[in-house]
Amino acid sequence: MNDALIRSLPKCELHIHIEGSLEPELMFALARRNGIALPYESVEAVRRAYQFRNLQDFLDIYYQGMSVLITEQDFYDLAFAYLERAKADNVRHVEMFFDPQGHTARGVAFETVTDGLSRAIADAERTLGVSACLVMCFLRHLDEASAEKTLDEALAFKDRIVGIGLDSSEAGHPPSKFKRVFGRARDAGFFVTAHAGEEGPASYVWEALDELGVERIDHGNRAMEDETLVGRLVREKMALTVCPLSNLRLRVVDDLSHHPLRRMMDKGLVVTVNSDDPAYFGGYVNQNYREISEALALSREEIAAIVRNGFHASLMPDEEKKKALAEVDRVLTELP
Ligand code: HPA
Ligand SMILES: [Zn+2]
Repeated sequence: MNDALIRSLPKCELHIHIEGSLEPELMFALARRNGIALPYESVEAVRRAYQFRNLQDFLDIYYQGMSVLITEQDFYDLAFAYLERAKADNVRHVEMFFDPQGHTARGVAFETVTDGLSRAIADAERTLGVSACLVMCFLRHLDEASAEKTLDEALAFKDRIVGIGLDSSEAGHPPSKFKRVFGRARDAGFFVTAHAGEEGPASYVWEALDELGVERIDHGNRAMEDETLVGRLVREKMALTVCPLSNLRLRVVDDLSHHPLRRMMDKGLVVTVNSDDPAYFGGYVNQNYREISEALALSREEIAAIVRNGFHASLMPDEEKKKALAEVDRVLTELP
């Protein structure tokens, strides 16, 4: 019902793992280009395998999928294809996660990854008019020493990487495990964020705030189990990057009609809508907006409020934010 509005509004994407935008068609093309054998016989067989009971089920397939990414051009092709899709969804600004340890562990140089991604970002900025920046994530199932080593490598690319995040298997890997390396990242001037409260408990959200000093929370669904925490997040205007289709496919929610987004908004939380791993979860940004809006019967004003939250929570320059927010208002008044 609100399809035209969702399509017409300029948007931000603040929670996208670029490796999670690897569509099966590109996976096959890169496997062929690099002489890599895939354990699937066709694109359809790959898609059929995308049935997940939980986050770990997904991660096992996600790490296997990224094994086709070898050369600088592979990373370029991956990121540029995503940015073209973002453009088609009227996304103006992207904060793009990437997982260097998923590549360096396979013998791909850190520089190969960042060169390919940043070249695609520069080209997309020029040819598509989409701005994007890189947020490097530490894999939390690995130890802090590995994260420290990855941060050391990133320091040489400080001009291309704006932020640091934390992702992968949440349960059993609390944010506090990475307290020291996040302290160093903050001291070096990186923006910091962390996945918390996707599968892990509300206490992980507290830890992300108090021990990592994060400026955003990725997911944050389970913060809703702790009233005091919700109060703090509201008071601090801490943005949550919510990913509805990811939550559905990873069974964080059993049905989108039970998704906490509306309740989060009613509590005054600053929520944004994002795609997480769109090639695996069945939808890019607009699809996430469409499905959650329909499931929760979100009003035009609620949809616009989420879109505005995205711009406010982003690292865009203030002038650009102002222009985008003015455009949101214009679309709202012009669309019947
Ligand atoms: O949804 C996710 N959660 C945690 N780690 C991830 N890495 C890619 N996607 C995800
Ligand atoms: Zn994520």
